[in-house]
Amino acid sequence: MSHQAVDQQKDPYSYQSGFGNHFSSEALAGALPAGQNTPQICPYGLYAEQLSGTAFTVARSGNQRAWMYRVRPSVMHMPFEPYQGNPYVIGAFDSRDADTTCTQIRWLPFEIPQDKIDFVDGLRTLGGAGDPTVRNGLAIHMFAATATMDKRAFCSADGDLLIVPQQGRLDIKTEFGPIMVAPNEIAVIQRGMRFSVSLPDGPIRGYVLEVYDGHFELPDLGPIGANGLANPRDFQTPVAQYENTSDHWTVVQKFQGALFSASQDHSPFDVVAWHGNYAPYKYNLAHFNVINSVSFDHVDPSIFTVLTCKSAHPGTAVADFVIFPPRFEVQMNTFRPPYFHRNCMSEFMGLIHGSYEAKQGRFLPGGASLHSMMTPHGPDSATVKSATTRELLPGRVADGTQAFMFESMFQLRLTQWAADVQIQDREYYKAWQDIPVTFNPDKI
Ligand SMILES: O=C(O)Cc1cc(O)ccc1O
Ligand SMILES: [Fe+2]
Repeated sequence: MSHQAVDQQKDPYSYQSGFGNHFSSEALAGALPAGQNTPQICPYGLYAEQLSGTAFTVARSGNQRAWMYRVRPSVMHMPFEPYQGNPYVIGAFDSRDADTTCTQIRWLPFEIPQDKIDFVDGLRTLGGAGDPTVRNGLAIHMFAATATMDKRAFCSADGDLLIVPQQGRLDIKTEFGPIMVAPNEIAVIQRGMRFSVSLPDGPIRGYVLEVYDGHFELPDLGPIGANGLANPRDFQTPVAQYENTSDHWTVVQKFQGALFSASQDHSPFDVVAWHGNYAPYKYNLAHFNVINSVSFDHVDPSIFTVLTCKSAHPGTAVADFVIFPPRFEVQMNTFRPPYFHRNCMSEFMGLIHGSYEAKQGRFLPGGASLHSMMTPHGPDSATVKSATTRELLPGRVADGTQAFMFESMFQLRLTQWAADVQIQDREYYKAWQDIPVTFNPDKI
């Protein structure tokens, strides 16, 4: 995958297409140095700065970095100080700050605050595993915000962020250019990239998966062949856009799970041109090319993997981002909903809109569920009853719906906030209590 193109478009929301490409973008023609990365003086008097997404020495096929040509190097800021504005962001999930339970958990929709709160202060860590200091594990956060980030930028030094908006668009200014992301789209903003979220539609709510090691990749397709699932050309990376200001900005950086802030007297979004393969992107889930059984039986949900962050164990992901998209279902003589299950992976689920095919009540848009490792789960009683009695005609499933799953090899611990929050549905266990016992030893 190597595509080289210089994009000088001026539309604030134009994008370069492709996954993992070596992109180039300049907001001023000629801002990218020709033939080298660090000339003695860069065009227009810009400063060259490399952002490394992998160790220098990672094999070429996996090496990720970007070169940015900026008005000021990003080091021109006051010292970082602990940031007191949001105590709900957690990074290490040892048993002191975390709550452990293996029961099935469901959260009703996370509340959107009434007061003015921006994306940084509206982040709430729900749970996770591991510790960013050893680059091992992940965190799941919710966000709910009512205010635009006012001259504030955020970035995580702990991992890559996969952002799933559920309500309201996020207008994300990044160092690489702006990304507008709506519900049913996702954005990935990798470790170290600064961004600032504005709210063009009013309040926003959504989910964030942060992986402490590796990067998201498209899953291998195996016997599916060369096409299908999320196709590379549907991923969109922004084009350079800069602001050259000398106003007061604050950069909030997540580091070792804690937040730090530094002030500076210029915009961090002063990158006039950049090139490289370490760049943020967005993807519209409606572009997912759905593949499934056209004969019988329920295919494992890995068939719906959009992106995967691989671990060192082949086939076992740090986290898969999986969706349950609208599609036809045609399988005959089959219990069609998600099957009953105990998994050696953890399953965190959220709902963007509609109603999930395995649950007929109380799993609602903006809510979530967690079925931990080896915790039994599956369709609720109402779904079981209809799936076992209905006539199996070919038909649509999940129209108007988009549920998703973060599936992880890690055992997840919840934060105190997630454990205490009033919206936990303490009656979730009742979802399965009316499943009829239909066993009859005399009738096969
Ligand atoms: O609803 C779930 O918990 C997720 C899920 C979906 C599916 O299609 C098969 C198994 C499974 O656990
Ligand atoms: Fe499952």
